Amino acid sequence: MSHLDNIPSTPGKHKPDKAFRFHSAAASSSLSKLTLYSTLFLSVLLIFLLLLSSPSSPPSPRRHLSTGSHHTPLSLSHKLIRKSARPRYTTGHTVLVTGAAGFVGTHVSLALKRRGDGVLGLDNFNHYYDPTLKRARQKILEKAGVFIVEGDINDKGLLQQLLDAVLFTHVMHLAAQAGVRYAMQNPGSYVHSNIAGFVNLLEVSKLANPQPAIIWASSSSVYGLNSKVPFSEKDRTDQPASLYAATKKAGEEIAHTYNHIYGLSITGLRFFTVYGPWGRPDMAYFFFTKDIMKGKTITVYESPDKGSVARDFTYIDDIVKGCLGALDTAKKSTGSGGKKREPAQLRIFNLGNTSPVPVSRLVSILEKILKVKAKKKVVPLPRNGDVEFTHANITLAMTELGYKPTTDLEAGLKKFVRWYLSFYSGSKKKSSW
Ligand SMILES: O=C(O)[C@H]1O[C@H](OP(=O)(O)OP(=O)(O)OC[C@H]2O[C@@H](n3ccc(=O)[nH]c3=O)[C@H](O)[C@@H]2O)[C@H](O)[C@@H](O)[C@H]1O
Repeated sequence: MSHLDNIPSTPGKHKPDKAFRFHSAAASSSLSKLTLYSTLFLSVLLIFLLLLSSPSSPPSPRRHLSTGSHHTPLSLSHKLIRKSARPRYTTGHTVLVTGAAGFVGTHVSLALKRRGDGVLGLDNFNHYYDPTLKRARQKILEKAGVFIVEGDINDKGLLQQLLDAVLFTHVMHLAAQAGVRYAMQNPGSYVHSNIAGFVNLLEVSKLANPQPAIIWASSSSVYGLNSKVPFSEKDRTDQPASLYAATKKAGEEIAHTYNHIYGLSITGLRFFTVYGPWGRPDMAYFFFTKDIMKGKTITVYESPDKGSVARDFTYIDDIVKGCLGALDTAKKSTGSGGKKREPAQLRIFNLGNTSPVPVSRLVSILEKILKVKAKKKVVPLPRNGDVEFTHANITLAMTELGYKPTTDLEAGLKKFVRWYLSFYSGSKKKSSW
């Protein structure tokens, strides 16, 4: 995978003029000649200075924009950015989607674009999981007219440049370091993306005029060791079981601060184990499929009482509807230029499926769809950040966002497996959306 930063606009190829010769020995060193030479010398000097200060001199770092797929000069990037972000209708939204090449980011970007909103993507295409999958998603987005700027949410200059170039009505912030168990291997990446990156985004957003409304991905993991089921937004979330959960919980508190001080309208969405076509290879349903097909043994966790660990698996299309519902009901931010005028909206919603399924059942559904018996090793749930179960109460999202999940795990996994087989069979053309 080549890392394709764009080329800065070519610096002006200024050749200094030949040295100006002054023949002092000339018998004809008349005053008029001296004046002529002096004038010419000064003119050349002036032109030289003008050229040095002209726009063709090397650009400042703030003018670099990477398109991710090819070298694109700045002027062209700006054109693509504006085109991508332009809504089809005057009533449409203008949305910056961070993490646009990610699983949820791609689905949400497409849904917004298809209904006529303007969408600009931002993604750093990191290598947490196979970036070729992210590039494949990017291609689908490009076909639909969604342009992805390649960059990191920690790059303040880049974010400022994007918010200067386009007046975004909303930011759908889905860029994050995901994965519960990986937090033990690489804790710094969680702090970098989920805390520092989020703060950076809010810092830039608070200064925008008008400020965009922010909708962002929190996580079911914030419920941590909470044992009151189903999990309600009112329940305690101060016992995270993983650093991932702790950074998402920190995000919720940070959101409160920026809402309180700067008037940013912020909506956090607690996603419950989202799965589906074009999903994340680091998630159990995804690598179980791969390993079952290869005849490799899968490790299935069980709780200390020998019960199965369970998840409120939520199908991607339902999550997308929840995200769009959150965006459509988000009120405007109330600040401008870093100053709050009046209290702004601050919300948090569970987006789950309300029917937890044991992991053992997930495995038997996959066995049925794949028509392959899994080789299983059942082990006690290790202390790796995983919690025993999740179960969402979605009453609030139903009432406020019109959220209503409709896909059960079996139906959703069928769609996932169909996509998986076509995507990895080499006939990538078939893996349509
Ligand atoms: O809702 C969330 O907020 C999170 O959802 C997702 O986390 P999880 O719910 O943990 O999903 P996932 O890893 O697929 O494990 C599923 C089940 O398989 C069990 N599991 C896992 C691995 C294994 O080898 N064996 C096993 O039994 C495991 O114990 C678990 O019970 C996102 O990854 C995360 O980014 C975040 O968004």
